[in-house]
Amino acid sequence: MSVTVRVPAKVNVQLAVGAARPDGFHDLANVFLAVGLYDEVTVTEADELRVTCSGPYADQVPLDRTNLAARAALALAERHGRTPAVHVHIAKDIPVAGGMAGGSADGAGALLACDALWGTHASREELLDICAELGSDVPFSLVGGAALGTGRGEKLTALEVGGTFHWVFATAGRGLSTPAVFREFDRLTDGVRVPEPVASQDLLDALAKGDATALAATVSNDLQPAALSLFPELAQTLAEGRAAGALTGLVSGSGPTTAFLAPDPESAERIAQALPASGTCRSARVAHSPAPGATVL
Ligand SMILES: C[C@](O)(CO)[C@H](O)COP(=O)(O)OP(=O)(O)OC[C@H]1O[C@@H](n2ccc(N)nc2=O)[C@H](O)[C@@H]1O
Ligand SMILES: Nc1ncnc2c1ncn2[C@@H]1O[C@H](COP(=O)(O)OP(=O)(O)OP(=O)(O)O)[C@@H](O)[C@H]1O
Repeated sequence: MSVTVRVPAKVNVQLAVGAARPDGFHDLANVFLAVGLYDEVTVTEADELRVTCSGPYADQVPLDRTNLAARAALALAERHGRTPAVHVHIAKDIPVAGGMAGGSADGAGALLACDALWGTHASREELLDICAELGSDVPFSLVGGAALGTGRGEKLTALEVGGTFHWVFATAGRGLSTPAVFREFDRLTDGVRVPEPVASQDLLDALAKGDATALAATVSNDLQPAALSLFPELAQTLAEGRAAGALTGLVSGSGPTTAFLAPDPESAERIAQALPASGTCRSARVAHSPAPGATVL
């Protein structure tokens, strides 16, 4: 028997970052929006835990027990006193190390899939607890839609979204390591008083209204200067996307994927064609939001 779960990528429309905490993490006001780019995670009973991956980014995905999908299966099995004898296959369509929470999506997907395959019937609360242990972005991958993440991003409050937003995501020629980007944030803010992270009410209102122009005027990412410092060429991609008609462009999370908000679906298609033609990114994809969270197919 097999179970397949579909899980979305995310973009952070606001990422307010506080000072480093004693545990090394940063408190955030993290406004997550799930976007319709998906990985599919299929789990099948097997003799032992095994991970395989297919798709355009498969060669960049670790297949050992560091894979977040494997870690999710192990965590659920351990809590329920069973062996994690399962083959996890990831059909990967979310860019790897791109700031779109692809690994987190696979963690949430494998968790939900194993719960269904094994009939463990874990409560939503238990699933969210395991997600938070796996990583700061993983709880949001489970719930999808739009949410404000506080703490290190794992404490979620669902947000209202009043319309569809049209995005273009430009992938870069190499990845960026999330810890390295946070370290660069610390370096750039050394000696500066970093304010407490707070969600922008104007941004939440723009989301609730489904107003793309208002959202474009309020998006922000405190990790963007750090990502640009480590990857200066991204500034050209951002300029090209805006010149091609985007309402705004920003680095997605810790980057290096750049996200462009388009006024309508037709403009999104045009921007997605113009960006790779400009030679400032590897590829560009259109995706719409909000998207549902992890879903058993
Ligand atoms: C940049 C974002 O993607 C925005 O949503 C997330 O904050 C990162 O979430 P993630 O990849 O799930 O991160 P985790 O696996 O929890 O942490 C990886 C590393 O990122 C840094 N990290 C992450 C989250 C956070 N609030 N503060 C941090 O400083 C820490 O160095 C940590 O060791
Ligand atoms: N299932 C997985 N898919 C992709 N990468 C994984 C997976 N599990 C572990 N990894 C490791 O995690 C690293 C980061 O990958 P991921 O695609 O999640 O980055 P990201 O999108 O930048 O994450 P985030 O936006 O949550 O910070 C990869 O370089 C890889 O070594």
